[in-house]
Amino acid sequence: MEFSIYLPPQVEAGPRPVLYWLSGLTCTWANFTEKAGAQRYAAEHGLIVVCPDTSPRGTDLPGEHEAWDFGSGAGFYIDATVDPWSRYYRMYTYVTEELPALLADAFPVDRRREGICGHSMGGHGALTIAFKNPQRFRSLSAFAPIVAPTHVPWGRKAFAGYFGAEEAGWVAHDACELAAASGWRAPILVDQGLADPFLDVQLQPERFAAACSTAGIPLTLRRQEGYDHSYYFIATFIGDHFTHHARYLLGD
Ligand SMILES: N[C@@H](CCC(=O)N[C@@H](CSC=O)C(=O)NCC(=O)O)C(=O)O
Repeated sequence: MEFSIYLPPQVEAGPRPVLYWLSGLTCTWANFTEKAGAQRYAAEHGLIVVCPDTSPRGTDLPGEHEAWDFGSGAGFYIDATVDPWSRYYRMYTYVTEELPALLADAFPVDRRREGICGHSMGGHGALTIAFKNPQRFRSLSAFAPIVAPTHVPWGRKAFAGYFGAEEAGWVAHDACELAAASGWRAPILVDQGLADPFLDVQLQPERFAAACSTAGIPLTLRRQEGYDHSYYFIATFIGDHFTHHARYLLGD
């Protein structure tokens, strides 16, 4: 597995806050790094940006490379519990423990100031990781996130494969189900394109709006007319997300 890291000029003066970007299905670290145009905003705010891969690599499990929404490129940021996936597909532990420890050893990251952001499957990852670690992450945003994986085809396929058919345990990895008990209180920014072909079947942001409302979590859900699911959409609004994260990462 590979990741990318952007170091802003401000690291010359000492450790800087870190923003994790979690990408979506089919991606590697490269998609956001090369297409989002985020480096100028990271430099402006003095944020380190880390882009992990979306699944383990170098494995060849049965069926691992046959579909674009399961297996390689589709790790869903969870720790699988079903063999053989549970031996390698531990993306939650990778993103929350293994990678941050590696970064702390090698780069000037301020581990007291961590934010998380993502797209689609990576939006699901960002929301669920933040909700599971509300004392750790200071800022949270997403583009077109999968918010209710226990209800939509992408999530149901992945969870059945990684966790098995018993659905009771799935809810512990569903942002809408986690919201109320999470204790998350910082404002969340979500952008959703209204021309996104996955909007009605896979994304259903209205479910997240309802969950945040019930939980008392401040959510700004921006429905962007004419925008699809692509990195053109992300590149258009990524500056607003960096402003959002900087507001919470740069304070004391
Ligand atoms: N199989 C199609 C569509 C794949 C796709 O749209 N992937 C999105 C994420 S979808 C949810 O997690 C993506 O970010 N693609 C990479 C990109 O650079 O656009 C296909 O392969 O086109």
